Amino acid sequence: MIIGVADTTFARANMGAFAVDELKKHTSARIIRVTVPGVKDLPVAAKKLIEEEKCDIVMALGMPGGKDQDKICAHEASQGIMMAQLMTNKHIIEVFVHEDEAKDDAELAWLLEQRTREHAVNAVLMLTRPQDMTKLAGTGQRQGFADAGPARR
Ligand SMILES: Cc1nc2c(=O)[nH]c(=O)nc-2n(C[C@H](O)[C@H](O)[C@H](O)CO)c1C
Repeated sequence: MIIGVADTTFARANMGAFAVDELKKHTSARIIRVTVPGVKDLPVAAKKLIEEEKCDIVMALGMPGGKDQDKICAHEASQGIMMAQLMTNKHIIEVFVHEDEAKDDAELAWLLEQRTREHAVNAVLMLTRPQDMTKLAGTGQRQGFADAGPARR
């Protein structure tokens, strides 16, 4: 089993390092990491990890900035990532932390790490224990900020 990790230099924290560190806690799978400039470079990076490096699943890690043009970039990158998933028939877990989700730098740093680590666990579960993901169905999981929890009547 091989897990791909693609991250960016645009992000304001080392998301790839968090992902690799967390993945290693949960799996002995081989990990291949690549870094690209920004989110729009992630789709082809992920596709190459799948097609050329034979990764079974990929984490695509990025931080869209807070400006309008950043949000457009993020939307385009997202569409590319979805297309790459459909072209390869493999999951690419998109881990985007929008810079303006956080109220300040400290919260941004925390969120970039926390969401990455929680999605790393998701990637391992999806690949190795999909039945454990099913146990979490409908539980209002969130990555980073607190879980929403199930809706109550
Ligand atoms: C405007 C812009 N915004 C972002 C962003 O918010 N987050 C990010 O990771 N990258 C951004 N980029 C860079 C592009 O994703 C890409 O790296 C360049 O267009 C080179 O292909 C650009 C150009």
